[in-house]
Amino acid sequence: MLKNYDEALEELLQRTSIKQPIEDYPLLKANHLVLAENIYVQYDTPFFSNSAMDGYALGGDPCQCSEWQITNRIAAGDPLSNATLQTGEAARIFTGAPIPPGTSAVIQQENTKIENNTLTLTSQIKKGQNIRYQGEELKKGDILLTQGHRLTPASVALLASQGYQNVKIYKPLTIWVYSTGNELINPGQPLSSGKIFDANRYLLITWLQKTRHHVIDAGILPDNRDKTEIALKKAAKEADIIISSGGVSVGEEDHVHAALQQLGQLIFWKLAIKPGKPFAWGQINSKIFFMLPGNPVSTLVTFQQLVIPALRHLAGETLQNCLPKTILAQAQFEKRKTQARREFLRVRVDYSQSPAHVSLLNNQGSAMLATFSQANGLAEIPENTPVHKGDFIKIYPLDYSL
Ligand SMILES: Nc1nc2c(c(=O)[nH]1)N[C@H]1C(S)=C(S)[C@@H](COP(=O)(O)OP(=O)(O)OC[C@H]3O[C@@H](n4cnc5c(N)ncnc54)[C@H](O)[C@@H]3O)O[C@H]1N2
Ligand code: MOO
Repeated sequence: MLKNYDEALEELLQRTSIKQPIEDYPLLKANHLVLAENIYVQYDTPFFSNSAMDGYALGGDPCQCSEWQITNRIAAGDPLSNATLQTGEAARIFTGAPIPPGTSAVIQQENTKIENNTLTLTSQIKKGQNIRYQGEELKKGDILLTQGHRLTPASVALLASQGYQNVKIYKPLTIWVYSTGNELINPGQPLSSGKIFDANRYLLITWLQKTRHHVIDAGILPDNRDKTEIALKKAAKEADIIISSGGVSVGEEDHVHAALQQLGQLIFWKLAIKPGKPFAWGQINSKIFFMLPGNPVSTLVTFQQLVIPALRHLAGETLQNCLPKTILAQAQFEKRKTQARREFLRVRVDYSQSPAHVSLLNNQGSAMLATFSQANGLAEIPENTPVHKGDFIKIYPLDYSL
């Protein structure tokens, strides 16, 4: 019985969780890494009540006052003042500067008139206007960011704004990438009869290079059981994760499962998806081994749909964040022929339309890599379901991120 995609993904995520050691990283080097601790608000934010505008802090209720004497000047970076503004007194103030006690509102300078140091208003003002109050955004002791959050430039900036210099993160993964097959040679080598150039390793390595993980090009494994076992033993010692493509189908020259069964545990294989049916994964000691089908499109689809979510989980991200992102887009094509396996088709999504339009690309065969360079999404077509023009279909955007 073939396993369906949703069940397979759920099981994979349930059974792959973070085992990486925790390291202290300087904030400026921590982007894309995953927090290994909850981080708390250290300072009420804003730290102190301050002005949101260049203008004047007004003392006393502005409804009961019509003019103010300018008695003080406060710039950003000045210490907090102890002197209370009295009714009828104003302080010249700048954006970010601490408001003095007694301030009821700040009037922006465009809405004032000043004569002989006396200020009058040229527009209405409400109590509290243009004041950013201490603690109105964040309260000391609240959670700022949670364990399992993958840092982005915005979260790095947030940590910096709270004075954090270092953060505890999970050590990035060391990932070994193999291709398998006697037919494979590397680009640059002379092409001989029966050989083809390895594409899958180039796909996987360059994709993984977008991450902070440590990616090792482990080369090409021949279709040979002993050599496969020797290589996998070594990889399982040195890597956290092993990824291979090819050699997982049912042919006599497909040695990868057999080698894994000898060295560790094969967890599942054969999925009800097209392409990607012979996807399998397993473990050698505690090291996770993903075995992708060799057809380049099958490699790409199973990497995007299964391995990436699992890698995110293994890197420490929360389960919820690991699920692939989807959008609904409107089919601009008909597809009457249905399949018993769930299909992932290469499509072009036109986001300039609302709702987004999706067109089917030609040459969907699982050995046909060229279409992928035009595709910006994978359309999921459920089992035994035709597609009619105008139907809303589920798209997994393909942006080669991780
Ligand atoms: N009797 C059956 N045969 C096949 C089945 C099946 O169920 N019964 N499944 C087919 C499906 S579906 C797929 S997908 C492939 C996957 O097979 P393998 O993972 O064992 O992959 P290989 O046989 O090694 O290679 C398949 C195909 O892809 C080419 N290839 C492999 N690696 C690379 C690479 N690194 N770069 C470029 N191209 C690569 C390889 O030359 C083959 O043409 O099995 C079907 N067969
Ligand atoms: O399912 Mo295979 O992965 O068609 O090419």
